[in-house]
Amino acid sequence: MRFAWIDLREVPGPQLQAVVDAAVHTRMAGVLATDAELLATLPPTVTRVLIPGNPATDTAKKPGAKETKETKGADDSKQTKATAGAGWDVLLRTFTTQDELDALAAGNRAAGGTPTAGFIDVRDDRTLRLSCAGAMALPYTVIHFADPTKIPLEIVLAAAESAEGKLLTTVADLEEAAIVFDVLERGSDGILYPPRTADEVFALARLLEATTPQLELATLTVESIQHVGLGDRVCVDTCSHFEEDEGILVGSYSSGFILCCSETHPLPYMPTRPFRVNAGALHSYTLGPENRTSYLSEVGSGHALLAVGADGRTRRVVVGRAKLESRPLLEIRAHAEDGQLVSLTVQDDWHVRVLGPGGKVLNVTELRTGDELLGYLATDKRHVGLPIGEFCKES
Ligand SMILES: O=C(O)C(=O)C[C@@H](O)[C@H](O)[C@H](O)COP(=O)(O)O
Repeated sequence: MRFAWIDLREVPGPQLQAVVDAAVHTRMAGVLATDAELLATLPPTVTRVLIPGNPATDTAKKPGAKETKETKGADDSKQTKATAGAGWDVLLRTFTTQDELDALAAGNRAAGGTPTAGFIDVRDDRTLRLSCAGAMALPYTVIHFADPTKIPLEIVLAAAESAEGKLLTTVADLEEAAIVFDVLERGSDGILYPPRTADEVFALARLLEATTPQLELATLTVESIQHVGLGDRVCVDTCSHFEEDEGILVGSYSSGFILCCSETHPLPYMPTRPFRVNAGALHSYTLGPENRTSYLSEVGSGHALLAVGADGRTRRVVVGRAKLESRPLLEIRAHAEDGQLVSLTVQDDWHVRVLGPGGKVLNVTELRTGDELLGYLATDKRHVGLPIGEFCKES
């Protein structure tokens, strides 16, 4: 489960309380500050992370640097243990050498007390290797990558695949947060995020919650197939490789969708296009993330859709291109157990396929009355793709 620590160090004074309240309200995993008294006011739902000054300079380690009463003594693990419970749950310390990392790890191994997390600034191969060692040894490793490339993060993620500790990456904004969570598919466990306002905390909370649902698919029974003549159909070409039992949900009515198969399975006269679903006529609805539908006519490059598996699992996929072409069309009518009618108009060709129970691949032109298809039934009516409770009859 992805999480964030809210970094209070750059929050403008007048915004501070609102940002703290937003972090608590949205149940952010952690709050990081230099002020132990402020951290002490936070509820136990939040991990309170004390940082002695700026992690990049780590005041407690710099000769002549000003020490606060909170960080005094935080330099050695023994004294850190003595301050456990003094208003923070985790102490974040910078490490720049293997010796410093070993000292942090040894302090954590000593019984009791506050865990110490490590902060490291990765700017070359040496610090990259040290960050990998930190990720394996510490309960939390916070990494700042000096360069904009995400390749070093990939390397740390791969090196720390079996680590028990959590890896956090510093990000500058929400755009970077979204990228960091997707690196090497699974992404960084967490991020250290420096909001300026409470609104930015709320926006981060929405990003953290952005998962796609498990859908309960219905078994539909084919009533009829009918050749309806020439029309325009859309091939949806995504930027993802579909699984064999995956497709997208498409239907003529907002209340019911059929699971259209991707072109992952071989066909005699055409190479596979495992990124494509030959989806249906351009008036059709397709179900996307956050319970929003789109018309196939408005699906295009950059549009997010839901890839749906025969077992109801879903994932967000992005459209790379939509291909609209005129082809003969076929209307498939099917009904749910309770009689609800579902209609789908697709290209009238043996090559075009839908999925049945268990991920069975069915050529549309060979469907017969009584055949079973996988579909999804919805109770929402739609206005501009959004669910709405209004009277709307579709036929
Ligand atoms: O309509 C056709 O023509 C088809 O062959 C069906 C499509 O699903 C097929 O994938 C597509 O047209 C192939 O076109 P291409 O441009 O990807 O070669």
